[in-house]
Amino acid sequence: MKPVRLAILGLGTVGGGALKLLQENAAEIARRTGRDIQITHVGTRRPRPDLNLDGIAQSNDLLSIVRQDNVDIVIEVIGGTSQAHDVVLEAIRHGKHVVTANKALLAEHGNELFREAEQHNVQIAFEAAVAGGIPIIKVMREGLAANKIEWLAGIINGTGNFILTEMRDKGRAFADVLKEAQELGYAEADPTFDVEGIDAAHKLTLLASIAFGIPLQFEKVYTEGISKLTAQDVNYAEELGYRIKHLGVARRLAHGIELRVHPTLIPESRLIANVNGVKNAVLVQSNAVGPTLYYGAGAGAGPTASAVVADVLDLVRFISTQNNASYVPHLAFQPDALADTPILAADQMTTAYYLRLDAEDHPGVLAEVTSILSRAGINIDAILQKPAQDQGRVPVILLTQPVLEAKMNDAIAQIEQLAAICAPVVRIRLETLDS
Ligand SMILES: NC(=O)c1ccc[n+]([C@@H]2O[C@H](COP(=O)([O-])OP(=O)(O)OC[C@H]3O[C@@H](n4cnc5c(N)ncnc54)[C@H](O)[C@@H]3O)[C@@H](O)[C@H]2O)c1
Ligand SMILES: N[C@@H](CCO)C(=O)O
Ligand code: NA
Repeated sequence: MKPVRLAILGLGTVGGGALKLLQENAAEIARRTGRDIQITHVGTRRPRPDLNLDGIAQSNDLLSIVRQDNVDIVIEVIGGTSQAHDVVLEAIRHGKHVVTANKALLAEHGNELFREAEQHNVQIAFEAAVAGGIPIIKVMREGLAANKIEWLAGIINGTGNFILTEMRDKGRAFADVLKEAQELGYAEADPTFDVEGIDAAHKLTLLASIAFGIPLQFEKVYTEGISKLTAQDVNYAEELGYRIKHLGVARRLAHGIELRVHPTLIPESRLIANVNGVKNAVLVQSNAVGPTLYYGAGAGAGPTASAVVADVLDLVRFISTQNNASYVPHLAFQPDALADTPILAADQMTTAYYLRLDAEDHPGVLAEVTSILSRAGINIDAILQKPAQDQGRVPVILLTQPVLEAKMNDAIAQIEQLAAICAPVVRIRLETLDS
């Protein structure tokens, strides 16, 4: 049989990593697929003398590459949503299968691209787009296919988790750790995507669709990043027995679906609370198997290449059998069976909260605060009052039970009106992640 031919578009962290891995593990890969794999083209703007590109055509004309006859699979690892969109669409229209690590592209244009791929009988594989080297897409699309998935919660941005870990464990400054994450190849081209939760929201969009069988709806994800977290809140959370992690949460409720990305207090005894550095983890609650947890490197050349190359192998098998009917649909459910379940607005979501109040130190303040919460029907789980600080002001920390966000917004507005409350209330969501 003739070899399966690949074009790799973009020779950065992921593209370079995928090329090296395909070359290094070629013999082992051939034993798995029974087919030779040949890289015929790379799309690159710069020479990469550190890579072995012998016999591979190099060009920066990506559209021309994807139109070539001697290309069966296009690996898109240039990133972004503009040129990547045009190139992937062109590849599909020329009958090429696509492997991509680009969660931004799929979260924002996946509905269109998957539809187009289905019309042209080609596949778009995207394991590398979520949680790097963890095979979470395979797990959700195939391994858990017998289940009704109830919710999932994940640490799905490696850069963010690396920053939070280094700041907590070593007291390093935010900007300094971010710079290191960039040097290590973890960060997005625009690192605000990592620190403001946008990258996690892209990934959550994909996970939610393959969990619940809904169209991709990135614009409806409630998104908060880690840039406003303070060491003070991390420390108070720890005193109360919690770790703060940046989580993506997708939860199916009777009246709609919660899609949210935000810093979250998690009980320190949970495995996921102890996932550190560039590692990611995804906890999935399903109705037959119960909770399952997936852990591994969420970013970096090797782990991401592992996912890209695994997708290539899947597509090689697909090409070898040409059995379209046996392939799992892009979003795991039949395209005509996607549900139009509403995505809940932020104020219709329900979570527990950590609240930090900056209060004047005199009798009765706490009573006023607790009476506002009690009138709103919000139960308090724990209170921590710290010794007076500057100008006699005391930090008061409250942990609440789960409450509708609209109610919490109302209660916080009333608390902020109190004369003895000196600054806006800090709020961080809390998840016990009970199954
Ligand atoms: N780095 C990671 O750990 C990681 C993990 C998972 C997914 N991803 C995703 O993978 C994709 C690539 O990320 P990366 O970290 O490898 O980025 P990168 O910046 O290291 O690599 C992108 C490469 O593409 C090249 N490129 C861009 N436009 C081009 C063009 N028109 N022609 C030729 N070359 C072009 C750039 O010059 C660069 O070398 C992104 O979508 C990213 O979100 C990255
Ligand atoms: N910038 C991303 C890359 C992996 O998707 C992260 O740090 O998780
Ligand atoms: Na993955």
